[in-house]
Amino acid sequence: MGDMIVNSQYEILEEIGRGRFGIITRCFCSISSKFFACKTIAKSDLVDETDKECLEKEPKIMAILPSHPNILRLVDVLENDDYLCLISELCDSISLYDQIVRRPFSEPEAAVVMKQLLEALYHCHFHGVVHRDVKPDNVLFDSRNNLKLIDFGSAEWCEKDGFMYGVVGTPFYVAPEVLRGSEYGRKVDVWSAGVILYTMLAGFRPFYGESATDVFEAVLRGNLRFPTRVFRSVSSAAKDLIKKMICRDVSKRISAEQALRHPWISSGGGGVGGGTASV
Ligand SMILES: Nc1ncnc2c1ncn2[C@@H]1O[C@H](COP(=O)(O)OP(=O)(O)OP(=O)(O)O)[C@@H](O)[C@H]1O
Repeated sequence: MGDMIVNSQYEILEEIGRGRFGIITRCFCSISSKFFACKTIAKSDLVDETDKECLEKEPKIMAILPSHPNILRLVDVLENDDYLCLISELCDSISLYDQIVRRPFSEPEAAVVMKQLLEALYHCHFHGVVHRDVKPDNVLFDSRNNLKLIDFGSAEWCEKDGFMYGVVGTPFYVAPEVLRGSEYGRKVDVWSAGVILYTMLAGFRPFYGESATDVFEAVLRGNLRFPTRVFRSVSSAAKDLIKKMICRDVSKRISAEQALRHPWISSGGGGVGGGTASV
């Protein structure tokens, strides 16, 4: 496994996760005396061309994208004929996915998360990177509770106002323009972040269905509802931001930068109840 290639600088410790491409372990760096995460990928497992491409792209994008406190930092890449090891910052707090499963968030709690996620997305978009798979499973936290966006395996370069093609993403969080097979741009990440915001506050997702096809149909209909039972106690400012992020019309959907300036975010998810906020 990883210890076959991780040099004496890194001591491989226990397993902390499993991905499509490999096992994630905690590791200890003797030079810095710090703990990191190590993703070990057996090259023999990569038979599929798309998988290979996906895997090669992630470290490339991470290397070119300037570092940001809310984006998982790749610290080292080690490789031999058989294995590839990606050493990154360690996120040993409970993931956003597990937090949502536990209980819905209060508005101030959700705002703390959403602000950091939007900061990460604004940084990516500013530097011409679209993540394309923003979902709670890809949002982790370090021991100081700083949010870290992970998994740039589906990310793509996109010029300002440029467009891209290709169906990628995860059914519940994917933007309708991706499913329609039309050209799309950086605002696909804002849609996905909006779905995360809705899910954090409600405890369930805005678009769902029995099968992937049912979910896709629900996303394409894009009929956003705020059931009174749950949303009665949610401020109109929060709902306003959700509506502006989960907006089917891409030209009317706000950007990550505009979302960061939304009153619900700037007030920390409180104190702006009532009225319709504008950006
Ligand atoms: N830096 C990290 N610190 C702590 N845990 C991590 C870290 N990176 C990944 N993990 C854990 O390992 C799991 C899989 O990681 P990751 O999503 O990067 O793998 P992947 O091979 O891209 O798989 P997939 O495409 O299925 O998401 C994560 O859901 C998380 O629980």
